[in-house]
Amino acid sequence: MRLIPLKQADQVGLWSARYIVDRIKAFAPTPERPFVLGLPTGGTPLSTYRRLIQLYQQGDVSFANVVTFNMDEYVGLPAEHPQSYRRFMYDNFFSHVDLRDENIHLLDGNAPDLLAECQGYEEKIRRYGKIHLFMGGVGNDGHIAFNEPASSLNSRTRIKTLTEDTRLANARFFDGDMQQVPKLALTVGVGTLMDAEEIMILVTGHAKALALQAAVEGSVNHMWTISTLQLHPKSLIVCDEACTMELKVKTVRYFQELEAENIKRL
Ligand SMILES: N[C@@H]1[C@@H](O)[C@H](O)[C@@H](COP(=O)(O)O)O[C@@H]1O
Repeated sequence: MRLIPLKQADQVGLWSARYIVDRIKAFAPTPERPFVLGLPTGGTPLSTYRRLIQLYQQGDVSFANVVTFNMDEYVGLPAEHPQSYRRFMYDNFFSHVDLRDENIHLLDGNAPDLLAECQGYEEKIRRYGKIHLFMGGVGNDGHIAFNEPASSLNSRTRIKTLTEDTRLANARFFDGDMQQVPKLALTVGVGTLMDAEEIMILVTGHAKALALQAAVEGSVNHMWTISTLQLHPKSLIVCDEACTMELKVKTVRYFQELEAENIKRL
């Protein structure tokens, strides 16, 4: 695991956006061989999306040969609802770059057969071979996508019941009213995420301090599904200072020193 400890949340946005752009450019995608990018919603990735749009506008990157898969979606929220993850993605990213509509994949939380929707999503990912880079965030309780505590670490795309903690945390997007937050969601599984060639998780703010500690210093544990990253051959966490508060000083120093060495080698 690589941990990139930065000072401010906005630096996390810039660092992760540059990382994605570098990956896409190094891959040199074509229509026959697209770059497959996994994407999250939430407050944390907003600055990454803003930076990606800027880099696109400056001509640094094109998304024409990029295929996207979003990690999750609420069940039963109309697609055009301002808080549906589909709407979030179009408003904050897709509508501002040259991604092709047919290359965008989102789970449909209103599908008549939700089970078939989840199985079909896995099948679509398989048809592309794999996801090259999956970006994600983390919930305060350490959930990754919507894989709430005690999710199977081998889970695939499926329906999940959201915990009260998660609905409370997400109530801020629903006028502070937890009752408006759906109780169910469709989410890629921990296993689906682990199949990606590379995983990059963004963590910012004090509320995520315990989740970051579980991810970096804890043992692999289904109560903190983020900790599965430790089993991934290429996982990366980009974080700000506020969320490192529960880490040991020597852990943070260790990763800072490693990154200083990485920079020297560039
Ligand atoms: N399903 C999403 C997760 O993918 C996201 O990581 C988490 C944290 O969101 P935020 O970045 O707003 O803290 O929220 C939701 O639960």
